Amino acid sequence: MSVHTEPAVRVTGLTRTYQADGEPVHALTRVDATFHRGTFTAIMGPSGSGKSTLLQVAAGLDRPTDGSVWIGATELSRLSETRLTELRRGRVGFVFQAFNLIGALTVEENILLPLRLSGVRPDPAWIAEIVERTGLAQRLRHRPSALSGGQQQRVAIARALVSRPEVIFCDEPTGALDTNTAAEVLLLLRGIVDEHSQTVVMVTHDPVAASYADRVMVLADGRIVHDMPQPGADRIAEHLAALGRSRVVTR
Ligand SMILES: Nc1ncnc2c1ncn2[C@@H]1O[C@H](COP(=O)(O)OP(=O)(O)OP(=O)(O)O)[C@@H](O)[C@H]1O
Repeated sequence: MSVHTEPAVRVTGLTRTYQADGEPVHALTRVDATFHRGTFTAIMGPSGSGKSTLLQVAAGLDRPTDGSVWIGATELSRLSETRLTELRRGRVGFVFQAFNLIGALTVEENILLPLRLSGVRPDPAWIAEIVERTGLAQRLRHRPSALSGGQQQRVAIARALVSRPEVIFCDEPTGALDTNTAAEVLLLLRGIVDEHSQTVVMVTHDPVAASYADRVMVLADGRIVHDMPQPGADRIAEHLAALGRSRVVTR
């Protein structure tokens, strides 16, 4: 398989079982999924369906009970903790609902942090492009606390982009934002997919947010139950409502 055509992320037979009070909790059961380069996927599903677990395991933040995760050509289970940490710093980006910026650092220092931790010299042209794209040029010397929620999330996206990762995982990136600010952040994610061929995998509860993606994957009880190309917000909402009804009936 050529380097250029292999998926950004692939998971096969992915199973994650937690133990809670001595009882197994099956958060993911034999999930197979492929995320191609330059695509934007939304992961949806009811609370507790395994969305965050899928993101955490696919990103190498947590190890699966069974199954495999590839980032590009690298299979994560073969990596030592040190190599896994290196992979998370350089080849994977993260954006969280709560921004997770470092308050004591300036915007610029936050953006450059992954490179500093990896000992990689910043490429000034790429940094300028990220700053321009995220609209943060006038904010670089400010602390995150001086920024609005939308601006803070744009800093988090800039930080995720800085190492040119193979994939950016976003967990509810618009969950703490108002509708207009959320739309700006989603357009930014859409733009980095379309113009920089970034790969984005985003967990969201919001059908409107999911409608910015190329594909919507719906989880229920740790399994993929729908995988839809560009379904549109109405159709996504219908599927989620039908899933809610069937879960009520079967319980
Ligand atoms: N550390 C843990 N220990 C035990 N059980 C866990 C742990 N983390 C998650 N779970 C369980 O695994 C299942 C999937 O959780 P997960 O957080 O992945 O769901 P989710 O779809 O992201 O939910 P939400 O939309 O509420 O964030 C749930 O039943 C949850 O209670």
